Amino acid sequence: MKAKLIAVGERAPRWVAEGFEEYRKRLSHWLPLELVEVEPGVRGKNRDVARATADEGARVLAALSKSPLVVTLDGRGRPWSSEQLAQRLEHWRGQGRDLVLLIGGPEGHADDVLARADESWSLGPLTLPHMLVRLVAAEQLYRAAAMLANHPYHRA
Ligand SMILES: C[S@@+](CC[C@H](N)C(=O)[O-])C[C@H]1O[C@@H](n2cnc3c(N)ncnc32)[C@H](O)[C@@H]1O
Repeated sequence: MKAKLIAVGERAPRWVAEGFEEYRKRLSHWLPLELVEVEPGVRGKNRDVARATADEGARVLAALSKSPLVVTLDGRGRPWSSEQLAQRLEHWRGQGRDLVLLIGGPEGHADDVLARADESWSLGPLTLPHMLVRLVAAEQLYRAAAMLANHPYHRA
């Protein structure tokens, strides 16, 4: 199984890019993870925020490979523990489909994206900045993959 993280938001600061790259590399022999950044919708004076979110959603859906398993990152999703995430990862691997994780824009995910999602993953009830979300998600995927490989990275 391959995984893709599609994130609304471009030009990650260096500390995010380096941190993400660190976990992407560590994950690579267990779960190849590709990052795809999607241009945010235009906001500002005389701009409709709903329209901007819908534009983001259209770009996200256009970036999906064929028939992947789609998981949104969303504060209203399921707050899996790291052990539960490892179980989900094992389950997703058994589906024989590629995995796509989605990070939304400033107002969250577009309705069309929510309608396409198979599952929704919450990192907890706090609203996190989207750049931090990609970093934490990559670390937690690495932790989950390490658990499944009986690697000693995770100590409960
Ligand atoms: C700044 S947040 C958007 C907040 C927006 N008001 C909402 O209700 O979703 C940008 C993106 O970061 C992700 N995100 C933020 N906090 C999260 C959390 N606690 N768990 C999972 N994803 C989160 C989501 O993908 C969200 O669409």
